[in-house]
Amino acid sequence: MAAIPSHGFRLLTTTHPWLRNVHFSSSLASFSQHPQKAQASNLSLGQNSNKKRNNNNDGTKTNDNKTESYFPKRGQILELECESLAFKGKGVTKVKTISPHWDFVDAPCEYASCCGGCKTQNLSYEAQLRAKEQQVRELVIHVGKFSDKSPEFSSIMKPIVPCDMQFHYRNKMEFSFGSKKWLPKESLHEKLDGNETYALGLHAPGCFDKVLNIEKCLLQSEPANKILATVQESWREPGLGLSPYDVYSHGGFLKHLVLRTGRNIESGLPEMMVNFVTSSYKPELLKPLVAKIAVLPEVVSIMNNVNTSVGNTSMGEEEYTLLGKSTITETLRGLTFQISANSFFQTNTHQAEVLYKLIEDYAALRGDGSEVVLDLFCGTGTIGLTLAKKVQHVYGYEVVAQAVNDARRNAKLNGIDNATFVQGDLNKIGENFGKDFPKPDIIISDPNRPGMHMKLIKFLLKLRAPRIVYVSCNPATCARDLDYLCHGVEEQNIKGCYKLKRVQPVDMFPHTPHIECVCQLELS
Ligand SMILES: C[S@@+](CC[C@H](N)C(=O)[O-])C[C@H]1O[C@@H](n2cnc3c(N)ncnc32)[C@H](O)[C@@H]1O
Repeated sequence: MAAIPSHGFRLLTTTHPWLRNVHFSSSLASFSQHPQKAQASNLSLGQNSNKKRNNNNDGTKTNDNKTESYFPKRGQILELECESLAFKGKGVTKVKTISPHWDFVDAPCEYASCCGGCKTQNLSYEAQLRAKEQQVRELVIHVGKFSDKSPEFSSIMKPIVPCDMQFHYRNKMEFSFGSKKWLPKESLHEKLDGNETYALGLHAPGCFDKVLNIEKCLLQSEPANKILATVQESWREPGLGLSPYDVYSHGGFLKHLVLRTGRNIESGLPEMMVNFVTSSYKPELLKPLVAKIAVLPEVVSIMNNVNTSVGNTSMGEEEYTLLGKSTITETLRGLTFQISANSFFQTNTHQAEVLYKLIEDYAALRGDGSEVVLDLFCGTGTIGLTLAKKVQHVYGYEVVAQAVNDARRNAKLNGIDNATFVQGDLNKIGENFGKDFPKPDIIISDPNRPGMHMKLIKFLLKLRAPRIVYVSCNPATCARDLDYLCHGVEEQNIKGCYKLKRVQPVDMFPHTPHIECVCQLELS
């Protein structure tokens, strides 16, 4: 639920977490005491909805005081007046917020109510942090199967680390071009012709085929917003002959606009990479746009990824440099990194400093150059390289070839010669995996959202490295993997051999539901 206009009308959903008082406009709706009755009829009980709220069907009583909270419960049956029918025959009823939830704040972004990007901009930042911390705790208990009754539980669960930069923190944004502009309900009657239906922005939630047109995004840097505005000003000009890719006909040229913000190492000022993802290679079509963007002083790289598949990915099968360099630079923990268009790099550089410091603390290196680190899912090698100066050797594994090349180049760039990066799919490891590196003292594992494959879990349980630092962007799969590593895999008769020492949530992505966690495990 993105933005709730504090005094407006909106569709009723029974899972709304932060409506404090809902008032059903008098002729519209009320709550039934009798579930069967409510099921049998969709019609209104009539007036005085507040009074009817006295008898909730879960047996609880509420009074007539208009400031009384009301939270519909999952599975609760409500009797409401159906005002009209929406798509797929869903009934529409309206509720009005009398007083907003105490955690409600006005969302600063004009698109917050309909954009799929920031889902919680109208929840105070403190409340966002509380919710994230609570979510991690619940998952560790229920999915990870760690008892909150155990004496050490409270020392394992650490309070979330807030992000002190809550806007303009993203160094990478991926916008989509679309042939069907998403329109708010009140504008659906508007007749749009020709390229007026074109949009460049973010997908509206649940709409793979509709794009919400966006002129400015508060999560990305100011130079990135300047580039977005420049592209928006011109890409629809009929004379340019540019068309957005259509997800139904698979016609059209422009698929995505990916903007990455780095930093010039000498000046410390932002430097930008602009990446046009297109369905075919026609550089002459992009020329006018390239010329307009090139005059912006921060732009140091304009790339073209060509993706001929029908999928929605921004990674091209071919990549061309249209202007300047093919990488941008960024600094992290005192090292310099070169990042190419398709390489993973932490999207919040500012908070990545905090995250990496925590990872180093949890790795608890002796610092005498004797230890071996295995950096799984290493991306451009950032974590391993920031640890390299304290250890004997770092071995990094990563599936994206370009990221592995970046990692090797980054090692050289920083004068690090005790790091080896190998391209490989960690979901497909065979019997020979582990033969090319000595037994590690510390394993860093930083998988993407699906977490670790069972093959890798089994490998780690057999390898029995003294310490694992598990970095995760998905607390659900993280909790599952912690359970496997500590308690074993019952169905496969495999025993766990780790003890969970610490779970530290870190807010890398304010205003979004995403949560990062750093967990420390030690061989038990
Ligand atoms: C969350 S990122 C972490 C990157 C890096 N540790 C960092 O902090 O910048 C996950 C990385 O895992 C890589 N990856 C995803 N699936 C993989 C697989 N099956 N095998 C190896 N690497 C994979 C992705 O390409 C990505 O670089």
